[in-house]
Order: sequence, then structure tokens, then C-alpha cells
Amino acid sequence: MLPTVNFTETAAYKYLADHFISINEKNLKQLFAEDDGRFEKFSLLFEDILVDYSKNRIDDTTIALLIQLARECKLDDAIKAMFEGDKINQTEGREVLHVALRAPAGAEILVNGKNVVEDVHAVLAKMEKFSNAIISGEWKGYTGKAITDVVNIGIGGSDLGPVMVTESLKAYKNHLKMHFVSNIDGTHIAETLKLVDPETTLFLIASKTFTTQETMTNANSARTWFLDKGAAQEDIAKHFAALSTNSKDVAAFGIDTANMFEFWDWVGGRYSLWSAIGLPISLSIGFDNFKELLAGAHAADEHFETAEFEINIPVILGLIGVWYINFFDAETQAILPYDQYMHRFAAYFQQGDMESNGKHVDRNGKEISYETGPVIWGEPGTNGQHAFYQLIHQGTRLIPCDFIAPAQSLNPLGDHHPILLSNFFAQTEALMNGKTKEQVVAELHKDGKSTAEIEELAPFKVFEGNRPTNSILLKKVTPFSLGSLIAFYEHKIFVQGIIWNIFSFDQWGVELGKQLAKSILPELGDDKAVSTHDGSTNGLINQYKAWR
Ligand SMILES: O=P(O)(O)OC[C@H]1O[C@H](O)[C@H](O)[C@@H](O)[C@@H]1O
Repeated sequence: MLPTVNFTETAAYKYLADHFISINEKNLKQLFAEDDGRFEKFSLLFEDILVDYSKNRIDDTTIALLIQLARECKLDDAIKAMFEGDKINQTEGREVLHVALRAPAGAEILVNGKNVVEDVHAVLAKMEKFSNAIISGEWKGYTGKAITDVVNIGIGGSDLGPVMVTESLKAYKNHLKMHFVSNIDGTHIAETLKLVDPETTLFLIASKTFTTQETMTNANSARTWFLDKGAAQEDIAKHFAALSTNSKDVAAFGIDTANMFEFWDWVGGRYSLWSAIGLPISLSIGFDNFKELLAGAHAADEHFETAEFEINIPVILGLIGVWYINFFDAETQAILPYDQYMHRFAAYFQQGDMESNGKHVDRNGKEISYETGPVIWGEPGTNGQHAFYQLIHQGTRLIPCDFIAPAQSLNPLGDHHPILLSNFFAQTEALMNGKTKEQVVAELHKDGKSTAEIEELAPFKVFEGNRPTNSILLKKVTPFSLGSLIAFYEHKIFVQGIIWNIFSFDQWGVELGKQLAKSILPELGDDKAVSTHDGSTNGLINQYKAWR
């Protein structure tokens, strides 16, 4: 059982509320001027990852109080409960053990008296064998040809993780062409099927439950297409595999359970890329690289489980997030990777964070009176700079940003990387320091503007600065460093969920829309006008019927 402390009733919260008043008056520039050792103090090095959180609106007292807050909320007990396999997903009665998916062979994590690490490694061995057979061409399709294309059909956690990781690690990939179909919109599967040949394509049906409407509809369309192209029922075994917890429905679909890669209900969908759901990753970059990804995540798990809060990266990042959301009223969190390969990183953590912490009821079942999960958003740099950074620099909202960049490029082409990195460094500097009216006036003078022109223009060119950022500098994007980075973000979400006293591992909020869609679908079957809904919904449905 998780602790159920209301963080707004702790002593630390009250101290933080007072402390906020004094910090809010301070400028980041001033905080740096007051403390020579600020960077050393407020940065952490973990393996080849440097986390610089010094450009935040914090001082020693802030960090001490935030850590006190974590202690009062019994974060240490909560971490222990997760790693020990307690049923901390209480509303679904499940353990939360994505950490077991990356535990080394020989480790022991018990669920109902059974060591799940053994099961994990049995599935990993099966994934290794299968990946090797597909990659080497030893596995043959129904006409004797090797597999060239892999189509992963899944949605949400059964899509976003594999997409994000295969994209982030594209530099490590082999010859297999990867395709991902998620949307129920027929366009997605139709456009994908145009690109592939049934004789050389492997379909992975990825669904924890194996009941998700989008995935099952797309899977059925893929199977129909495969059979229509001339393959026979018995050929399905060579071209379809399932990644699921539901062996009964996998068999009912017609997939040989020998081709099923199992995972378990203690793996949350949005935390499942480390499980059998990661098979497309292993196919794309090879099993050894997939193992490295797991090893990177495991190293981060050990850090999270054992490091003192003062030097614990997910704890510090999580608490700083709480500081902005609950004291500065920040509503969003931007994630800005300066790495084109990581272009789906923010999208991945939209599910990871928003589905986990978008909750308004606490662990006692009571409505809460404070803000919880932020809106997560972001695009890779430098594209974002030319799109939405205006609002980050000069808008009226405080937007904490995570800047992420690799020191070494995987495509060191001319001076591209130094230019990219100069932007990465410049943006956080600009957000912190801003530009004063005096600086603007001096610049306009230099440009030969008249006094009247300067007076008129100056206010628009001022940057108030004092805008907080984290900078995460990786030596290089490798399977290991990416694994660690993802795990840090996962644990950050956990930390915040504990402080907010919410359940981070259920997602009841996605159910209502699904339920209503199920009741609307039969109503779309004829041309009769509907009148059973509200005026707007009736109007929309009836116009659709008139136009289709
Ligand atoms: O893997 P599946 O069972 O098909 O679920 C796919 C997705 O759908 C659900 O609606 C949940 O909101 C997600 O957490 C989940 O990842």
C-alpha cells in the first residue's frame, strides 16, 4: 500500500509557500551571481549523462525543503513498495514492475511467491532467438523468401514506445524496414500496405489486452489483405506474431501461440517498451542493442532506488516540477530534444506523463484541490525555435523546459552539430538572462535608430528572462544512454504521483469515450436521424449521415 499523505498539509509545504515569496522576487541571474559554485552544486553526472538543473528558480533552501516534502510524503517507502512488487496500482489490484523487465538474470522480484525475473528472461531468450532468425533471413516467409519489412500494429503504449525508440536509435538499425500502424483511420493501414509485399512482411500484433478496437480492426484488415493476396490460412504462422498478455484471444485470432511473446498484467501499457512490446526494437536494432537499452534503464533504476534524494536525478527533477506546478502555477512542461532522431520523445512522454498523472482524485478517493500532471509538449530543436519559442521567451506563461542534447552527433556532417549545439546552449542562456531595456536601447543606438524610434520599439524587444530550464547533455545517444534517460523520466513521473497522492498507474479517464463510441457505432449503421443525444452530438451525427 502506498502512503496517503496530503502534501499541502505537510510542514514542508507551508515552509515552501513562505519560501516561494522570497524566491519569486529573485532573478536567476542574481542567484548565479550570489553563488560561484551553483553549477557544481545543482548538476548531477550519471554515467554519460549530465543533468544541469542550476538554471532553475531554486536555492539551497528550496532543494532542502523539497526533499523534506518528499520525506514527509514518504517517497522512500513508496519507492521501496514499487521495487518490492507491492500492489501499488491499487485501483486495478496490480503490481507495477517495469523495473523487473530490465533486471539482470539472477535478480529476484517475487509476485505471489514467484520470481518474475525468470519469466522475463525466458521471454527475452525467445525474443533473441526470433530476432536473430528474422534478421539473418533464416526465418522464411510462405514462398521461401526472407523477411524484409516489419509492420507493428498497436496503439498507445503498444506503439509509442517502439516508435520513439526505433526512431531515436535509427543510427543503429539493420536492413529491416519498420512500419507502425496505430490509427483506426483506414488510411494508416492502407498506406502502409501499399509499401509492403505479403511474401516478405512480418506483422506484429501488439496489444496488452488483445481487445483494443483500433488494433484488432487493423489486425483483421492486415490478415484479410494477406489472405487476399494469395496466402493460405496456414501461412499466417510465418507472417503474424503477437505481443500480448492474452493468450486466449491471440489463439482465437489464429496466431500460433508459439509466435506469441508474452508479458504480464504488472506491466503498464505506457511502461511496456521494455517487455515483449519491445520486439520491434529488437528486430530493428538487434537483440544485443535491445539488451543495452535494458541495461541503461536498469542502471537508472539502481540509481533511483539507492541514491540519496539530494543526488537522485528522478527525485530532483520530479520535485522541481512540483515546485513549478504547485507554487508557480506552471501548467505545462516542454521537452525539447536537440536531436532529430529523438523527434518522438515528447510525444512518447505525453502518454507516459499525462496518462499517469492526469488525475483529480487522491489515493483516498477524495477530490483534490491542487494541480497535478502538467500538459507535456515539445518538438525537436531547432525546429521549435522557429515555431513556438516566441511564447516561451516573451509570452505571459511560465513554461519550464527540458533541453536535451547529445555532445556527439551520430551524423557528424560539416559544422551541423556545433551549430545545433550552439543553439542548445544559447536558448537556455537567453531564457535565463533575457535582455534588459538598457541592452535593447544600446543595440538600437548602434543600429542608428533615432531616439523616437528607440522609445517606440524598445518594449517589444525586451526579454525579461528568469525563465527556468533543465539541460540534459548526453555524451552520445546510445541504446544504453537512451535507456537510462527514459527510465529517469518514468521515475520522475512516479515521484510526482507520490507527492500529489494520486494513483499514477491506472487510466480510467480513457474509458468513457470508448464506451460512448461503442454505443454510437450501431447508430451510424442506417440513415435514420438520431435524437437520443444532446443537440450538438445529434446535429453532428445527422450532418455526417447526410454527407457520407
Ligand atoms: O496494449 P493495448 O491493450 O492494446 O492498449 C493500448 C492502449 O490503450 C488504452 O486505451 C490505454 O489508454 C493505453 O494505456 C494503452 O497503452
